Amino acid sequence: MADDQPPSRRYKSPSDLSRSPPSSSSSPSPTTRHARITATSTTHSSSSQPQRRRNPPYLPTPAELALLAIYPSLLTFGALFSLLSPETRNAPYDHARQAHVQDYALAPSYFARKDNLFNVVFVKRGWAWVTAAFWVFVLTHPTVKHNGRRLARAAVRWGVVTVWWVFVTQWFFGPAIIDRGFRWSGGKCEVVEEQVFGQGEGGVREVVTAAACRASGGSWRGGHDISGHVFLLVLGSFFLVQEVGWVVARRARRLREERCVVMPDGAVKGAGVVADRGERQEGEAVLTVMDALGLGGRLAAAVVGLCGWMLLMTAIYFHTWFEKVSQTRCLKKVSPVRETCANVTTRQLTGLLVALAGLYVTYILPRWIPAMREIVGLPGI
Ligand SMILES: CCCCC/C=C\C/C=C\C/C=C\C/C=C\CCCC(=O)SCCNC(=O)CCNC(=O)[C@H](O)C(C)(C)COP(=O)(O)O
Ligand SMILES: Nc1ncnc2c1ncn2[C@@H]1O[C@H](COP(=O)(O)O)[C@@H](OP(=O)(O)O)[C@H]1O
Repeated sequence: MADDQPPSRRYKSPSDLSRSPPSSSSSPSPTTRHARITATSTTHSSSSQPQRRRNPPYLPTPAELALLAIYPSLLTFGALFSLLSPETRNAPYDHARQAHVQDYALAPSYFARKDNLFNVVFVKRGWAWVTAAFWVFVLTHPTVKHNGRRLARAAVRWGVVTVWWVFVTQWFFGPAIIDRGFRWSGGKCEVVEEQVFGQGEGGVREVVTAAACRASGGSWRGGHDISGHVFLLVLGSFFLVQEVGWVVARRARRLREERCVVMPDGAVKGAGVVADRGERQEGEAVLTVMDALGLGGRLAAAVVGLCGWMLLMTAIYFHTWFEKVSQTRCLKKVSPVRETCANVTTRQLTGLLVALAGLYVTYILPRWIPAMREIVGLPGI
């Protein structure tokens, strides 16, 4: 992996290279030869070197972008599938439950049911699964477990994404951001509203969370409801991809691109330069990807795979762009369905964007803010 090479083979900045003494022999030293192969700067040390651009530190690398593109692709594919599949299109839809009719005989698929085992055991406990996979990985992987600094920084990153998950889905100095967003955008708990906002009788609290609304037998209607499923599945899976991916890619020497970081003096360098000498792994045998994953990495890969599958199921069967009964009315903009239609088109998108915001803060900001990098570090470094 180019961004964290052992010292003798690591990436060299243009200034490093230009400072290198000329080789005394006609054939270049291994170091020089390697530097020529891996240098990825906009400027360079020698006119014979290929000129490759650095990845901007404030943007994901091309490999990260390719992985991130899988999420909108899954959501789009799911929406199109739900529109084109005759079974799904013709299955009756229950607006109150924001799902297909849950009857075994009528639901278009086992995965269209909210009580499917994967939803109940995996997604509804999603953060516990992501957390477990992460800790098994960092506490068993030789690259991380023996390195206190790496372990501590990985724990801090887990803390940052966990706080974001808590804020968005559980609690944000009161109701979670999803619930607050719903109310800010004009949503309310219908049916119970008469009881809870009542006729000035007092004694009944205003319903401010979706869970409380459900518990009161009401239905959460009107505002914009960010998809908690999309949020959790994207945040959790990309968190694991970051934490496991960079470590494994480095151990298996698989990636040929670098994360770039902004140094305190403003210089932009390959991320390998911020690894302490003692942390670089000289002389390590290169492993296959399976060996480099280890038990923890395989568990994490399974969790990521399940997240992808459940994201697809959410896109196909739940609050899709074309919620069944209202489909034609959506297109014709028949009131009062029009409002619902606007909501269903954006719920998944906002779930995705809110997850990406947390991931950007955890993984990209530290690349260009050195003080933050000191605290949260970079996975695999
Ligand atoms: C050893 C060193 C540690 C250093 C740590 C550093 C900092 C930590 C700082 C803060 C941590 C903050 C809080 C910790 C809280 C929890 C810890 C996490 C443990 C768990 O994961 S237990 C929770 C299990 N529950 C879930 O996973 C629920 C997941 N479900 C949901 O979020 C929702 O149901 C939904 C979003 C999927 C869908 O919502 P609905 O549609 O059902 O409304
Ligand atoms: N892949 C999936 N499998 C089963 N149920 C799903 C699902 N995706 C979303 N749902 C259900 O759709 C509703 C809205 O989800 P969200 O807002 O999190 O995106 C939730 O219903 P309940 O709240 O009745 O459990 C949730 O359980």
